[in-house]
Amino acid sequence: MSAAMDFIEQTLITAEVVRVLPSAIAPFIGNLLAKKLGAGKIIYDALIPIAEERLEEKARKSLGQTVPEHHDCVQWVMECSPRSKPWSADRIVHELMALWFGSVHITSTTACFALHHLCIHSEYIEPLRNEIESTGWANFEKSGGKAFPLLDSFMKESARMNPVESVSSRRMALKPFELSDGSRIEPGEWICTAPRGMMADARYYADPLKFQGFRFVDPDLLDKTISRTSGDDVPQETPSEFTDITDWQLWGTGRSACPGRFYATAVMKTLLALFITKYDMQLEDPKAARYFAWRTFVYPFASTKVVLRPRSAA
Ligand code: HEM
Repeated sequence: MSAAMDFIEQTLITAEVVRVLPSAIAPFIGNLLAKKLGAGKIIYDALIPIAEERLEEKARKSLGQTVPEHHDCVQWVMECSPRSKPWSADRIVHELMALWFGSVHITSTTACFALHHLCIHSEYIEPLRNEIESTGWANFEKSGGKAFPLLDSFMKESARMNPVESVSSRRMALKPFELSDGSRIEPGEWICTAPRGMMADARYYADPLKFQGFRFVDPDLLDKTISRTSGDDVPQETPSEFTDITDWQLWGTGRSACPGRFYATAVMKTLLALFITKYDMQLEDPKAARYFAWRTFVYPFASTKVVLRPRSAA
């Protein structure tokens, strides 16, 4: 497990080094660095026998033999490989590692910012606790992670104020392409969107620099659920959910938009709801800088401490 955690940070460091190197030496240095840092190799060595065993089972199944059934991500990745040219064990493991990296770093950092916002805007804790405790975990599970609309909105507002990535929807034109405003993109040119700027734009969000945790909640539900004491006086005209892709760029665009967003949302809700219901929390030093920007990333400092006190001890 520690290799799995280290792999995330090591991949980020390696990627950032490789990005600033000339392309002639980048692959060489990248491989050297990855070998030296080592976490990737530990994961690879642990997963490769499993992937090889699964391929063997697949071959035996095609001969009519009975093989064990697996319901896990190794099997899922294997079954997603193209039928005409199935992936080797090596490719399956690399896909798994890419998925692990892509799913962990941004989900954990997005959840971390939401935790900071819970400490800074503690007036939201009570209505969120009421929502979670009156809904209950069984109903949350039954809803497939969709329940807790107040928490959903709080997470969305947190990610709007502190998106981990400043740009999104990176695309390279394969043929000449014209945007709706007439701008032309030539083959080989890259474009992207700018969520961080868009999320702070008054054309899209009323009073955009103000944190309003319940900004995205249906106003009718808000009226019924809590009295408006938290200062959420300018909700969006159209309520929306954290997983929506039509009103913001957090998850990217169109067919390539993040397929993991429903899972990420359910994980974040579970994690935050546990913190909210089990602890009283505060930032150890509310005035200290909480995050830093590096190129397009905005990351929380690992050194920012959140003090948690079990609720029963309060
Ligand atoms: C808060 C958490 C997350 C955020 C903000 C996020 C955001 C994104 C963004 C912006 C993209 C690029 C979309 C585009 O180019 O249009 C993407 C792609 C992707 N994400 Fe996520 N993601 C998150 C969590 C996850 C999780 C948990 C998983 C898997 C369990 C996942 C799997 C993927 C995959 C496989 C792609 C590539 C899709 C493709 O190229 O077709 N993501 N994500």
